[in-house]
Amino acid sequence: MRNVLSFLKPYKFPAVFAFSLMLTELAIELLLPFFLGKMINDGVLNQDINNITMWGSIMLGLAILSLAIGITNSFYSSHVSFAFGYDLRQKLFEKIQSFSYKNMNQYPTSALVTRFTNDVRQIQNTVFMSLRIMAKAPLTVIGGVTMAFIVNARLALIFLVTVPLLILFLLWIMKYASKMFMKVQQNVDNVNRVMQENLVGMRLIKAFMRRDYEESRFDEVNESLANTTKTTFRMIEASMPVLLFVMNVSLIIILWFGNIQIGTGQTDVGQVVTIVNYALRVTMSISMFSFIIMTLSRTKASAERIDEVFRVEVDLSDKPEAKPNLSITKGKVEYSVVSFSYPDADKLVLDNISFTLNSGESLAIIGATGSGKTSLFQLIPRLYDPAEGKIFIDDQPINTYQLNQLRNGIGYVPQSPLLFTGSIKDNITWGKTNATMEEIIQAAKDAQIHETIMALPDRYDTKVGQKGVNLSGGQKQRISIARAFVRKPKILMLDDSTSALDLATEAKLLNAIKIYQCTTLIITQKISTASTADRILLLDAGKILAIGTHEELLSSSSLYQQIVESQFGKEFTYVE
Ligand SMILES: Nc1ncnc2c1ncn2[C@@H]1O[C@H](COP(=O)(O)OP(=O)(O)OP(=O)(O)O)[C@@H](O)[C@H]1O
Repeated sequence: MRNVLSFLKPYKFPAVFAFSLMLTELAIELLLPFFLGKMINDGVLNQDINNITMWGSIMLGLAILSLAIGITNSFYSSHVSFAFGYDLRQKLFEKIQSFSYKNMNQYPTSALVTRFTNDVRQIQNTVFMSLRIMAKAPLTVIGGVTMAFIVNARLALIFLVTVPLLILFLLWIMKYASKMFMKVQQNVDNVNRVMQENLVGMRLIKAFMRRDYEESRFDEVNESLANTTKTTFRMIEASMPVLLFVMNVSLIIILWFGNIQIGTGQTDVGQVVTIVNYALRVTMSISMFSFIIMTLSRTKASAERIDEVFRVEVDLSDKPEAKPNLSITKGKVEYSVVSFSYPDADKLVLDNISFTLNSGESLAIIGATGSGKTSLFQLIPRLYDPAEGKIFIDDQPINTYQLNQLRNGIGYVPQSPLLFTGSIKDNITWGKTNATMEEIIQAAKDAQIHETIMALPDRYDTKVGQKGVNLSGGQKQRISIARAFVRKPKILMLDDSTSALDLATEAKLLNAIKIYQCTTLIITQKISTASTADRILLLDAGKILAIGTHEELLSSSSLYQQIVESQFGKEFTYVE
């Protein structure tokens, strides 16, 4: 919690100011019952209208002052809490942006979304309330009891019994509430997760007619959330009647003893009214404790969840040997006995991979599904680091590049193209923010998508729905390729990115790549695509089975021959 609250540091002056305003407001509120007692004794009981007017005016003036102070306090408290919330969200976003693939795998997206929204809002609200009412309640208890002792110590003795009793009772509740709120937040994560999966997979759910199944899945997590929330709130709300009971009993005791003391002349009506007033304020403030406890328990749980994200060690960052300003100039790629397994998995996904790809050369990677093609790709932009062996770019170990310099030189088109909400132009310039319109159009032309874009109502300004819902799979693939082209990369990597294209369009696109004179790596399942590359790498269960030109592989690799036969029939193998 301390780590998260350290975000308040830049706002300590307005926070201290708001806090002092709250203290002034509190002091006024504690003086009012005292003056009320005076007014009753000196004015009401003596029927002295001047005295009543004097005390009445003083009390009204103080009430107006208290109002003005309260409004100013709200102003500063909201400034502090919203600025704090803004900073916290910003830093959380930056932290998550720095996450590696491994770090991302640790947290489901929904858990991160809940932290961004619910958890940050919870802490932000607590900061606001702390400066307004939350700190005021315990201070009212302390101040009220002190004032009661000043006015009449014997009558005030009742507070020595009730206040500790109530506080102990509430602390006991808080111990359980904190654990329960952790569970509530986890359940919120689960609801968000199922909801998110449903929204993303809506088409699939409809196509497979899995609505009933999904509804029951949602029902399960929703019910669990409702049940844990209900149990938690019930437990906290159950404290309210206990508080009211103690309040009523203490009022009866004060009035009973007060009456006796008035009879013996030890006190007067004004003092009894003042003590009753303090008793009401003190118990009302203690009754706020259950709300405060509830809020603090939730906030503690939220702060821990956020702190957990801040404490994640980002395992992929610039290495100490990284040289500033070293950038990819030629695009030569070399794998030297590289082995790789995913974090927390024993199985080697890549085993002793070695090959060199000269600048401007193209390499097609083919292999069965799960053979490690994407894994091999992911090591080049350092989305993961190899377990053994080294990768060189332009003859320099990959670790000597700073991550941003390394990735700047690479145009990576992932297996499932991802478009962002915005225009088509925005999505292409995402690859190079300062791209001119000519560069965008050229990239789109080379990616064979320009004509399709021009046929859309708003052309390059056409809005792309979330994740590109209003575009076909092939259109999304080509926009993603244009995004990679626009940055004129030294190394272009296409992960099965032409799978949705017809043969003619694909052939044009592959031809256009040559204009960029970049080193190209293409993962593909199609021999027609692979055979256009300078060389083909045949991957099988993480090992290189063969590497060479199409002709070399045809004559040397029986597996390659089988793949060719499966796609073109037996004739093709012997046509050459
Ligand atoms: N994040 C991950 N964590 C653990 N194992 C993974 C992860 N991603 C992939 N794998 C495993 O690594 C192996 C290789 O996966 P990879 O995605 O590289 O294969 P691929 O050849 O690209 O497959 P496809 O053609 O289906 O895309 C598979 O056995 C897969 O289960």
